[in-house]
Order: sequence, then C-alpha cells, then structure tokens
Amino acid sequence: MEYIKLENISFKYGKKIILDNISFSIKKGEVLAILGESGSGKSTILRIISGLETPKTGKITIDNHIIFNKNINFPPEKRNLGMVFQDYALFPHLNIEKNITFGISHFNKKTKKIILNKMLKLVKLEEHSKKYPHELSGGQQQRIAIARTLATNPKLLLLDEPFSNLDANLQSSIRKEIKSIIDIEKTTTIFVTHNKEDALEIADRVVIIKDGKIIQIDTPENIISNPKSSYVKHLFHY
Ligand SMILES: Nc1ncnc2c1ncn2[C@@H]1O[C@H](COP(=O)(O)OP(=O)(O)OP(=O)(O)O)[C@@H](O)[C@H]1O
Repeated sequence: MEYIKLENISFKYGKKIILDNISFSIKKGEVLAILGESGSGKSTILRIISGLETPKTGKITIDNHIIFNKNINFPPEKRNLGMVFQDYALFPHLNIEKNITFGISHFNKKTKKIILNKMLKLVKLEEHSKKYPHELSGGQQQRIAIARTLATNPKLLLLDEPFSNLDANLQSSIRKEIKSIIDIEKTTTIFVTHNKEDALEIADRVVIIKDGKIIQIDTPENIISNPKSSYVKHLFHY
C-alpha cells in the first residue's frame, strides 16, 4: 500500500531544471533513502514534500489525500510532516525539555509530560532534560532534534543529511541509534544522503538521483546485485 506518493514532480530555479519529472512512493513504516551527489536535487525533494517549495508540475498524496496538485497546495503547517534540518535548529535559549515540547506547547500539562518522558526515553537522554543544547554532543543534539519532531507525531519524518555533521568515528554507532529510534516508533521516514553506506545500512529502499533525475529505485540488495546503469555501477565500485 502506497502511503506517500509523488507523481511527475518537476522543479526549476529560473530556467535551470532542478528536478525532472520525479515519481516515487513510500509504504507506511518504510525507510527510504534519497542518495545522490551534492547539487543533485535531494534537499529540494524534501523541501517540496514539506511544502517549503512549490513544484511546477505534479501531484503529491498522503494516505490517498492530495496535498499538492495544480489546484491544491497545503501549507507546511497543514501537512503534519516533521523535518529535521542538517544543523538541527535547536533553540539555544531553551533547555532540552522545552526544545522537545516546543511543537506540542498547546497540549495540556499531563499529556505534554507523558510525551516528553516517552521521547527522552526513546532517544536515551532522560538524565539530560534540564541541560541546554550547547552542553550536549552533536549526536545528542541530533537525537533531541529528532525527539522534538517525533513529539508532534508526524505522518512522515524527513531527515536532511542526518549524519554529515557528526564525527566520522561515531557515524556507524549513530546510524544504528537513529535506525533503532525509527524502528521503535515505526515512523515512515525519508532521509537524504550523499553517503552510500548510510543508504545501504539504514534504508528499506534507496532512490538514486543524478542531475534531478531518478536513476534507480530499489532495495539495497538489488542495487548492489543488479545495478541498472553504469552510473550506479560506478557509484558502488563495480
Ligand atoms: N535558492 C536557490 N536558488 C537557485 N538555485 C538553487 C537554490 N537552492 C538550490 N539551488 C540549486 O538547485 C540544485 C539542487 O540543490 P539541492 O540543495 O536540492 O541539492 P542537494 O542534492 O541537496 O545538494 P547538497 O547535498 O549540496 O545540499 C543545485 O544545483 C543548487 O545549486
């Protein structure tokens, strides 16, 4: 069952074609990686899904509801999607607790507390709830950013280059941590990366993109065993 569907999405900056007729879909609970070089259009896809950019053509549906087509364009706050940016964008003047509950501040106290405790436990930062972002490591800050987003119970989690700002020595363990958070919550997730290890280790399926075009969509196993083009072969060193 397709949960999120992008059909024939094209996007231009001025005359420059950034995305050329992109179509793919995601099943509920699936983790999808968008893998491509710098400038290939990966972040633009996330910005279009979240409503921060408007495509020239195409259609986007969530759970069979149209959120974008030529007549309909839901604003970001009506899409109920959660985006975690590369720099995490935590609020430096708010402690961890307040950062996590930021998006649910309209909930009653008791509900907020239940969600906060669940999120702190999920990202294993219970003992840090009163600290401020600068007192935490990059990996911990990232987990807070994810917790803050998941607290709002989004239909889809969008992660932009989740591992690129983190210490290279820690990347493998952080990958596992993020994967386990996503698995526990069963959140439908799209993450953008230029790193094939990230894509192969975490994703159920990988979308390979080059110059705004999709080159292959497949499971990590199939991409390795059955690369569909010389570009994919090259990318995976065949
Ligand atoms: N605001 C903008 N105005 C003009 N061109 C832009 C703008 N934002 C992005 N672009 C161009 O669109 C193309 C795709 O950018 P995008 O950020 O989606 O790529 P990306 O694959 O995410 O790359 P990176 O990993 O470097 O962020 C690039 O050629 C970029 O220069």
